[in-house]
Amino acid sequence: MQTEALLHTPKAASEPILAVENLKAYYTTKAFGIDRDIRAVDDISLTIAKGEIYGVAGESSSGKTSLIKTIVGAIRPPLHVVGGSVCFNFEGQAYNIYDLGPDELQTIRWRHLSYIMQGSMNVLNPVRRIKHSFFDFAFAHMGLDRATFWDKVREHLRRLDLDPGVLDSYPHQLSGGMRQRTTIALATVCTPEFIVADEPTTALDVIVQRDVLTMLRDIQRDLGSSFLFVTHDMSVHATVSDRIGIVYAGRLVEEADTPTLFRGARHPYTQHLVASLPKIGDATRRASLSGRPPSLADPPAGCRFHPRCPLAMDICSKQVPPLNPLAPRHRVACFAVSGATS
Ligand SMILES: Nc1ncnc2c1ncn2[C@@H]1O[C@H](COP(=O)(O)OP(=O)(O)OP(=O)(O)O)[C@@H](O)[C@H]1O
Repeated sequence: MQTEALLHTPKAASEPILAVENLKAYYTTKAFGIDRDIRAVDDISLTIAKGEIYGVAGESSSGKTSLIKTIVGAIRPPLHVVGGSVCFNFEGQAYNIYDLGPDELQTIRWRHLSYIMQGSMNVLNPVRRIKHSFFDFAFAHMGLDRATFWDKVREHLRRLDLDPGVLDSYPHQLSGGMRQRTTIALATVCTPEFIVADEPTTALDVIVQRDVLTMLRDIQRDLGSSFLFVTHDMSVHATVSDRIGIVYAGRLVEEADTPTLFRGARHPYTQHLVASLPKIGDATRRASLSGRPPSLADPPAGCRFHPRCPLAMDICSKQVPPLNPLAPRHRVACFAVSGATS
């Protein structure tokens, strides 16, 4: 996918629908009788505005999935929240995710918040027609009589350019792309205000990927939903995300509107991610970063990127750089950019 042509104009900031503050979540595991913490989410703060598509990018094992599981409250041992808060604002009412009981969380998940998890197309029951999955998952939450429920389901499918005939199919009769689009239709049939999608296009080829991305943008436009969208693929972010947060080793290192991030990234890690994207007509070899991402069980002190950083200074191995605002809607955690005294 060619990124430059697809960059869109950022939306004006408005009241946040999600505020995450100083969130920390670790996996605590035992090895040889000793507890060890894998610091997958380490002091992350961000906000998402109503109607905004916020992308989270970062390489494999940087903590993207752990971050969104923690945000939607899908937390199972050994993952646990160590500190911080996650607050949604739905229809003028604040919901602090960690103050909600299981029933309240379940109600919020269907009425306001939808989570399209990695590999979610497998939620469709392989031995039942698709309509049964819609009925089992959505009927109880929509408060409609059966005839109105099926009218709404068919209307939603048509809105998303899916033939309602898909309801009579079994999952194995659909292509991977159709299964994924059907799953997204299922996840959004209750018209949630906030949708979390984890790598929804990763297993798909480029053409099908484009259909799914178009569908996600259509949902955002038609329903006005906000999105938290996770993928390691920067070209997908260029197509979909209004704003992007870059995660490195469990921490947010840079955040900016999509055009700013692609044209004016300031953190050396983001600059590397952007520079490594292929460009049509440019056959020069991309320089790779030296070293490997750190173990989150024993990350380096200070800035976690410093052992690989071309700009590393003495302070970088001693202090954690704060995520400082450089400009409105642009924050960077780097002493080389913001100055060592920040
Ligand atoms: N159940 C688990 N138990 C222990 N450690 C885990 C568990 N799940 C994930 N981790 C660790 O947490 C860290 C962050 O993983 P996470 O899956 O959140 O990263 P990611 O950026 O989403 O990766 P990917 O893009 O490969 O999905 C990694 O070090 C991973 O090994």
